Amino acid sequence: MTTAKICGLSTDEALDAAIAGRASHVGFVFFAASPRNVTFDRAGALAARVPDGIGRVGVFVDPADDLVLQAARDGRLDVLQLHKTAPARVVHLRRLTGLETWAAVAVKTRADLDAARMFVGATDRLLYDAKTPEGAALPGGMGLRFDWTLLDGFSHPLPWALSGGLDAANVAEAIRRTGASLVDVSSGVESAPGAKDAGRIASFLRAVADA
Ligand SMILES: O=C(O)c1ccccc1N[C@@H]1O[C@H](COP(=O)(O)O)[C@@H](O)[C@H]1O
Repeated sequence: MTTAKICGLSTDEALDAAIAGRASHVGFVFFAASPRNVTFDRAGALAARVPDGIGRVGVFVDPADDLVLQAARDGRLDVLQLHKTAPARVVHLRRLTGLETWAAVAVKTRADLDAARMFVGATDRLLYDAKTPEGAALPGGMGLRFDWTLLDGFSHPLPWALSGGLDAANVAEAIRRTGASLVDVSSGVESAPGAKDAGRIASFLRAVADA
């Protein structure tokens, strides 16, 4: 069975849709340049609505220790999702917080997958995400997908999840094609950047459950 993370939540309505649709994880973004960025207070209010059994994931881009510590405390995080973060920093943040870590691997070509091996011993899970263009404001959350056939025959060195450009229309094919046991979506369940749509969240989670 494949489980799903709904990322970039900032409203009670969207969070409740993710919970009602049985998401395994919900994600809160702590990155100022993102339209999904949440304050510590907002993260705390959202975290208080999340029932036991659903993982709270904080999304960061090569973050400072202070940011991670306060987000982890106020957002009651279970997992740190780390983009553009070197393996040694991932190890450090895992030790600092005692939390599970997911290291993002930005993929455009098969050679990009080599980076996955650098995280062995450093992280608990890899998150394969589409590489965003050079100079883009965000390293993720842009609705871009990578060529899933790049994962064909790849020997995954760690547990992993798939993200990048997923939506209700393509997620069943993504799961069938890659064998992902965990999928992650942000833009694909929005009506505009940062504006989550409860109906799209419900459709996405139904598509994952039916896959
Ligand atoms: O969503 C963001 O704004 C974001 C900001 C900084 C780093 C990662 C971000 N999102 C992550 O990107 C992937 C894919 O998103 P999408 O479905 O293609 O929009 C996902 O893991 C988000 O957690």
